[in-house]
Amino acid sequence: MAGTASVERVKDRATGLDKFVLREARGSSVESSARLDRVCFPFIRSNFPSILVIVDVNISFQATFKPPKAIRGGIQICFPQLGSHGVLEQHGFARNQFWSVDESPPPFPVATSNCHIDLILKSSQEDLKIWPHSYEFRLRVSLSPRGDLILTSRITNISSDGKPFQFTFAYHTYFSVSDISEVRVEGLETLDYLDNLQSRNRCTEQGDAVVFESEVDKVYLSAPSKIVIIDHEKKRTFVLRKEGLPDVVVWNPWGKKAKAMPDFGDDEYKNMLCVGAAAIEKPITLRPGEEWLGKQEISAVPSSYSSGQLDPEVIRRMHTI
Ligand SMILES: O=P(O)(O)OC[C@H]1O[C@@H](O)[C@H](O)[C@@H](O)[C@@H]1O
Repeated sequence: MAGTASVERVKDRATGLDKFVLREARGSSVESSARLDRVCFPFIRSNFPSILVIVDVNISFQATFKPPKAIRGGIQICFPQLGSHGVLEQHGFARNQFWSVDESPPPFPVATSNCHIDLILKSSQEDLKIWPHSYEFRLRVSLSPRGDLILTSRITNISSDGKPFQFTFAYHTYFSVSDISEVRVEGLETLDYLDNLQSRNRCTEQGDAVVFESEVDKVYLSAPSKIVIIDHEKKRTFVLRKEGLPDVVVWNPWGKKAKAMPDFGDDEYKNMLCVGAAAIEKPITLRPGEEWLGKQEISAVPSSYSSGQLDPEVIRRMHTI
């Protein structure tokens, strides 16, 4: 049963800036919003009578919305550098920029939902001083009729100097969870990872899932295209699908680091988990005129989990998403 999709431009109360509310109607509605200030952070509210799940991303109660600090939460677009390994500021400058609406994006190479907003970021004179490469970064935020949130980034090298450039990238996604100690991430087990808490040492994950009992700051390498984040307490599973992004970042600051972060509550680490598709180990190289595409799709499905077995209904939903 298809409904009517709409995209509305409204004022965001927190910043006074424009944001876009994407609505997909199917019986009742699913909403997602995308903002223009420094970081695009979309979230979905769903009130499908039969589904009752929400893809919501966590935004700290103490987040600051004033530049130049990145907003603590949401889905941060980390470009052209992830982390502090490089000459740029932590996680690059894109998450601290104001985006514009892209009125006439070039045709999309892949089919997307008709409920979407296109944003664009171009190199500014300030950026060129610290990263001397001309680029166009197009971001499409789409909402599917079933409530999946799809972010598609297209980055083009528009330099006229004939030189290629390299970048690393991540959708640094702050998922909202009910209790971090009860969360289980599947899809990363047995993979190699770089441990940022141990000078980026390369290690191998052990166990049949990733669980959390202390600070975690890892980059999983060559991860599968689908990862699931199972929130036992809320009986909700996030399904993250990715394309063009081989790696996955996983981060939770835990108590001690949370206390040291001025824009994060002391206990907020209990209700969030960053998991995001990324390209880190092998930076992307773009020659002039070339375009790169990286996509992350998140869905929420109801879940129950017992004796190591996912509910058959969840498995069925995951296969049809
Ligand atoms: O505080 P920021 O810049 O948003 O970064 C949050 C975390 O992001 C992670 O990806 C980094 O590996 C951590 O080291 C960092 O603390």
